[in-house]
Amino acid sequence: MRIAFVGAGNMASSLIAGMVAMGIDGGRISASARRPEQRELLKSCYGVDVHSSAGECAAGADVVILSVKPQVAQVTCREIAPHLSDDALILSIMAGIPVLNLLAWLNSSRTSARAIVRCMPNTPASVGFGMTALYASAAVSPSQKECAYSLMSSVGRAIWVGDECQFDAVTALSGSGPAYAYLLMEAMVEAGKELGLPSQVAETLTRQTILGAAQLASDQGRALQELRRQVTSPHGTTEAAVNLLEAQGFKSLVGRAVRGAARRSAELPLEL
Ligand SMILES: NC(=O)C1=CN([C@@H]2O[C@H](COP(=O)(O)OP(=O)(O)OC[C@H]3O[C@@H](n4cnc5c(N)ncnc54)[C@H](OP(=O)(O)O)[C@@H]3O)[C@@H](O)[C@H]2O)C=CC1
Ligand SMILES: O=C(O)[C@@H]1CCC=N1
Repeated sequence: MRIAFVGAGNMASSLIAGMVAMGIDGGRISASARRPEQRELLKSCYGVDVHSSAGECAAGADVVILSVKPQVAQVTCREIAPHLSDDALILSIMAGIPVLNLLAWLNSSRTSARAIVRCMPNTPASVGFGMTALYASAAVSPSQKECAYSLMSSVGRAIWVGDECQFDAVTALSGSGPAYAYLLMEAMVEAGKELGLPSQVAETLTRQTILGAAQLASDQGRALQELRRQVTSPHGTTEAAVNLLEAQGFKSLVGRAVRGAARRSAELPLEL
């Protein structure tokens, strides 16, 4: 199976890194990027076949992963359409771009609809801890669904969502989510330093704490509130911090931020 990444920046590189680490041969992957230094990096790190032309990259591939910015989705789809194999499976990781648009741009002169799966991965895929949501369009066969699922499962967890409308929420939660965690970690490191800890110590304490908390939380049998309660001794230190966070509207602030991301995802196709 040949896999082509059309656009190979941050997210595509994370997927390539994860796939190669999980045993997919870099020689079966092609990738297009405009910057020569990015192409050189992908070639030297992962042994992938690199191209400056999106059309050449996609030509003859069994799976084509659309991973350019949403703003250049249309021009890129129109560019690759004449080069695609008849039975190519298209995975789009682009935020906000609905299947209907992709079908129109990719269909070229075809009479039957292309098989398109929308995917929303995230960057921890690079270390095998990605989270990808998938949505299959009507033309996707059961074996193509299996192919999309196993590819994305190779770099972490994957789940199907039954309704494409949920993709804005998915993008806001798990697509953008790693950035929220890093922002929290940055704030914790800064607070640790302000309390007098050496920078290295504050970084190590924060990174390992979030890793440990995430590892515990990965067991869905354990309610998040219960995990929090186990840390929070009555009248203790955690309670002092959590009370302050709640009084200052932490949850509602996070809620507003996530809704803002979902709104932005919904706006993206209106700007094409
Ligand atoms: N970053 C993330 O965490 C996630 C991103 N996504 C989605 O993935 C997609 C890519 O995002 P991200 O990787 O962050 O973006 P990047 O800017 O890092 O990567 C975009 C890639 O597309 C290439 N490209 C840009 N413009 C063109 C063009 N006109 N023609 C051909 N290639 C072009 C770039 O080449 P060059 O850099 O050489 O100019 C680069 O390889 C987006 O649609 C985003 O919504 C989805 C989930 C998570
Ligand atoms: O910020 C973005 O638009 C992309 C989509 C999800 C994560 N990064």
